[in-house]
Amino acid sequence: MLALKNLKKSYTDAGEQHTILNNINLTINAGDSISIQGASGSGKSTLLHLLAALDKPDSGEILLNNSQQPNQGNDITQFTEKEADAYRQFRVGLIFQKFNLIDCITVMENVMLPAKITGKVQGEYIQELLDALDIHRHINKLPSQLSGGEQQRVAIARGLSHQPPLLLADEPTGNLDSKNSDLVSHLLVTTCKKLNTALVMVTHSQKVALLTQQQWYLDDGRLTQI
Ligand SMILES: Nc1ncnc2c1ncn2[C@@H]1O[C@H](COP(=O)(O)OP(=O)(O)OP(=O)(O)O)[C@@H](O)[C@H]1O
Repeated sequence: MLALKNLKKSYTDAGEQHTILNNINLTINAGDSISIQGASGSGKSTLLHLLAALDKPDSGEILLNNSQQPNQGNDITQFTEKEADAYRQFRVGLIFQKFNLIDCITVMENVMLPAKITGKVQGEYIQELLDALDIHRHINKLPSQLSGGEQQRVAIARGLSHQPPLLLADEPTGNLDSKNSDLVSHLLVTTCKKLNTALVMVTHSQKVALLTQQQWYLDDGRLTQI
């Protein structure tokens, strides 16, 4: 589905160049679940931003497999802003550590946002998602009326409401206590598996990482499978 080839990214700070990602190669197939660990500042969020076409690498390619033309890949690093917007809206779900829910609209309205934008409103599927994540009781509340664990489950439902083939999660359990972290990470992995959605999850937790099929570690710009 996505093939990362020789990705490089560096930042210049006080006139000095720092290489954050150095020749990253990774293949993400439909339904894969992948965790990425690494020390603070090792480049995990930078890598997710490249996968979401929110940022561009210095060099390298991220080839997006097109089911109509399986041997041809669109390089998302070359997308125009309009193409990147469409890619994010239709192909990607995003989950952030701090939930990023919109507080002036209800839980249901938050969940439905990506589905409405893409026109993929499938009632039965949404009900299944709300059931799987055990949030149907809260749909008419505002996000601020929920606990942290409940808010993160709403963020997962929002990330999946438009049935994206790829879900990118940046430390989705980073703000949760250990009981909620276990619950939410388990739900995240099992829900993606059920939907055949590929999951790429950045985490600091070895326990959470072990729930995914593939564990990768980012260190000194290099990505290694562990
Ligand atoms: N826009 C930017 N300009 C300059 N440096 C940046 C920029 N974005 C990130 N960096 C630097 O790149 C490095 C990697 O940042 P990144 O946020 O990807 O790390 P991370 O592994 O996700 O860290 P954490 O686990 O603390 O969230 C850091 O040293 C950071 O300061």
